[in-house]
Amino acid sequence: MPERGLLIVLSGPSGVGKGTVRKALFEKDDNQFEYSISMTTRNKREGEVEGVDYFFRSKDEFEQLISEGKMLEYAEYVGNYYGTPLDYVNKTLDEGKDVFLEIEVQGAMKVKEKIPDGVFIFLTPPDFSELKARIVNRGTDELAVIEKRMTKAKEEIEMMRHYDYAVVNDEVELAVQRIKKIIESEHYRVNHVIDRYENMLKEL
Ligand SMILES: Nc1nc2c(ncn2[C@@H]2O[C@H](COP(=O)(O)OP(=O)(O)O)[C@@H](O)[C@H]2O)c(=O)[nH]1
Ligand SMILES: Nc1ncnc2c1ncn2[C@@H]1O[C@H](COP(=O)(O)OP(=O)(O)O)[C@@H](O)[C@H]1O
Repeated sequence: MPERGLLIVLSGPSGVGKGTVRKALFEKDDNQFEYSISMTTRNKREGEVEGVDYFFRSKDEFEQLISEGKMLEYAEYVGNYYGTPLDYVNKTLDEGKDVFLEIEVQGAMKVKEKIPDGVFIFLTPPDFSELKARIVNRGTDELAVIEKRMTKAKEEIEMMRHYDYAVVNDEVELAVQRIKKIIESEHYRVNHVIDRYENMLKEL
C-alpha cells in the first residue's frame, strides 16, 4: 500500500492572494499536488466552469450533503456556503497523493480538528496597508464592505498562531517557491514515514 499522501491546507485572510498563489502553483509543469475542488452555493461567475473552479450547488443540495456527513468542512462566507467534499480527499490521500485545499480560516480550523497531521500554511500580506490595497484593487467591494473586510482580516490574522507555517505573499512566484519547499520537507517528517519503517522492522 502506498504511503498516505499529505493533506496541505493553504489559508489566510481575505484578499491576501490565496486564490492567486494557488493558481500559480497549479500552473507549474512539475506540479504534483491534487487540488480538491470545493463546493459552493455562490453564483457562477463569467468564465467559471462547473467541476473545474467549483461544484456549484443550491443551498438545499449543500445542506443535504452536510446532513449526510459528506463534507470534510464547510463555512459560511459572505452569505454563501463553501465546503470541501470528504470522499475525494480520503480517496486521493489513500492513493498516496498529496491533496491541496485552499480555504478560508474558519474551515481550515475545522480541518485541523479532524486531521491534525495535515500541513497548515498561513499566507500573510507583507503588511496591513498592502492587504487593504489588494482588497481595494480587486475592485469588487464598496468602501463600507472594504472596512468590514479589514476588521475581519485583523481577526483572521490573529488565527495565524494555530498554523504550522507562515508564508509572506510579497511576490506570487516567491510565495509559490516557499510553499513548494515546505511541502517537500514535510515528506521527511518521521510521523509521515513511520508506518513504512514499522513494517520494515516487522519483516526483520
Ligand atoms: N471553508 C472553505 N472556504 C473555501 C472553500 N473554497 C473556497 N473557499 C474560500 O472562500 C473564499 C471566497 O472564495 P470566492 O468566492 O471564490 O472568492 P474570491 O476570493 O473572490 O475568489 C476564499 O477565501 C476561498 O479561499 C472551501 O471549500 N471551504
Ligand atoms: N503577491 C501579490 N502582489 C500583488 N498583488 C497580488 C499578489 N497576490 C495577489 N494579488 C492581488 O490581490 C487581490 C486578491 O487576491 P485573491 O487571490 O483574490 O485573494 P484571496 O483568494 O486570498 O481572497 C487580487 O487582485 C490579486 O491579483
